[in-house]
Amino acid sequence: PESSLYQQLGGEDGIASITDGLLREIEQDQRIVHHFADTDIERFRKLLAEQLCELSGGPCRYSGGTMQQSHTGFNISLADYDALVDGLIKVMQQQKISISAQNQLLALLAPMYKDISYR
Ligand code: HEM
Repeated sequence: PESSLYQQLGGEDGIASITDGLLREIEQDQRIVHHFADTDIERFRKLLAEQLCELSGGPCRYSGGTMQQSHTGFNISLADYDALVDGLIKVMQQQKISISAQNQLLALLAPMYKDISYR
């Protein structure tokens, strides 16, 4: 049988690596790093990993705030979103995630844009 998206992303370890890689990308991205100036990065890392795990069908439950609540006050634009997705794709490429799995994850994230943007 076809393996779940969670498995295709490398399970718990794979998702931890994707999350850490994305945090490194954000850190180096002058387009968006300013949004995270006051963020508790350890908390963000934990919650993002939980969310990616649950979203991809893994055995986790996301314990953070709603996407609307969590992004209020940041006035996030489509360009900001695209910048973050650029970083995510780069990291998934580096970790040899299949294109099909990359696209499945991006398709699950895309509908969240309306909740995070311009809050
Ligand atoms: C689909 C894309 C995104 C997902 C799945 C996502 C997910 C998350 C999660 C799980 C949290 C933690 C929530 C909590 O603290 O309870 C968070 C916080 C945050 N996100 Fe996003 N996010 C996305 C896009 C973005 C974008 C594009 C930006 C800006 C470039 C952004 C900026 C932030 C910031 C600054 C915080 C921390 C807020 C704080 O310090 O309290 N996010 N996000």
